[in-house]
Amino acid sequence: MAPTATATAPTTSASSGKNASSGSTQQSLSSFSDYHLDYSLWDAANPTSSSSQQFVASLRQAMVGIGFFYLHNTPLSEKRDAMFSLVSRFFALPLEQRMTIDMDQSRHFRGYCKFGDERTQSKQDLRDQVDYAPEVEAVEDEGLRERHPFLNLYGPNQFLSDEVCQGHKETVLDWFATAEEVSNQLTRAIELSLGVEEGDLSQFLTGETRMKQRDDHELDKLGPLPYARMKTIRYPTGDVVDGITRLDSSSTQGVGAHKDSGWLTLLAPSAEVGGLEGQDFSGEWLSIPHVDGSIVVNFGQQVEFLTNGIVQAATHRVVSNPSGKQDRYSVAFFSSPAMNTYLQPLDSGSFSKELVEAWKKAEAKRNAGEIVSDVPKGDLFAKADEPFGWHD
Ligand SMILES: O=C(O)CCC(=O)C(=O)O
Ligand SMILES: [Fe+2]
Repeated sequence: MAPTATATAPTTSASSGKNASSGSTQQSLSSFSDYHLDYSLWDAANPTSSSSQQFVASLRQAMVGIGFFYLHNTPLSEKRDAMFSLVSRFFALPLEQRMTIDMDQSRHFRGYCKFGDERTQSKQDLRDQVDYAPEVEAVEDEGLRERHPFLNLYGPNQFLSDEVCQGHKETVLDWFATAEEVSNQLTRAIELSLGVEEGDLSQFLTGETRMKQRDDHELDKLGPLPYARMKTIRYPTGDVVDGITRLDSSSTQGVGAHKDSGWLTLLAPSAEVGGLEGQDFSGEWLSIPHVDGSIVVNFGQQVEFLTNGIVQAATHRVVSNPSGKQDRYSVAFFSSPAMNTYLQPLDSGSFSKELVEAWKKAEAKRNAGEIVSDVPKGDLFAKADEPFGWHD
């Protein structure tokens, strides 16, 4: 019988987080064993095997933590060298060549976004990047796109030719598909950790079951519209980047404090240059360096929403060092609810006894259950009466 859980979302207060530069030595997430998970334990063909259950138990522990964990032994690790070779070759190209796939020419929001064009919390982010999403055909029906503007997100990516940047399309699409599969497997493992039925959570990711709730038959005809995004990112050094002068030469904001808006983020951070930081529940910023053989995973805001705050979306940022010796690169894959799905939080009453106990223990360790975060709570939660794609 399902235990009765009374777990509800803890309160969150926004405050200016404490910083390592204020004196104390910065702690590293890599030093906490609870935040290291071994994906090779997960047997996709047999989620109830003892090895899979071991994985599920370690995931449950991470799920009541600060929203980040290291995931060791995924198939992404063996693709890492090819991916980082591609990323450094891409950003070494002259700006004019990178601009041939400028995002401004894609109504699907794919392609290159040059240095300084992006902002977080109204401040310039010191990075440039390429955005990708599923390689699909565009929706041509203009009326349908007007009724459901999120359909503009569907379409092809922009890639450089092999002559200009060898393996661009192949390497990115291979990483994308592999990351998507890991995200799907993790979602199944999260269902087991929560103790809910198979599909209770993944239905929002696949869009299989929740789309036929409104009366636009043309939209229904498109079927489920799963979605994900991926970015290859550079945090460059130097006062002038591609001829663009930094607005604020003293700024170190690679990307400002934020919570990812979607489902799970699978991140491959630079091995050479640090800068990724996650905020713990007391507001302290921890460094999250790359650990060989792993990727970094964090929970996005829709997982927090669907689990009633049992799982917290990770507050994080990248601190840049413009006067450093080397540019920093990272590769981020963001899984997302399907665009035409309607999100509806799970019933906390159906969560497993183990999960509720783990959550209560974790909560008791916090300062009176209160979570300090530099980002307001739920600033990107989807609305219940709109399909996910509508939310901005
Ligand atoms: O570059 C990184 O390490 C993190 C990037 C990130 O948090 C984001 O793009 O949402
Ligand atoms: Fe992020």
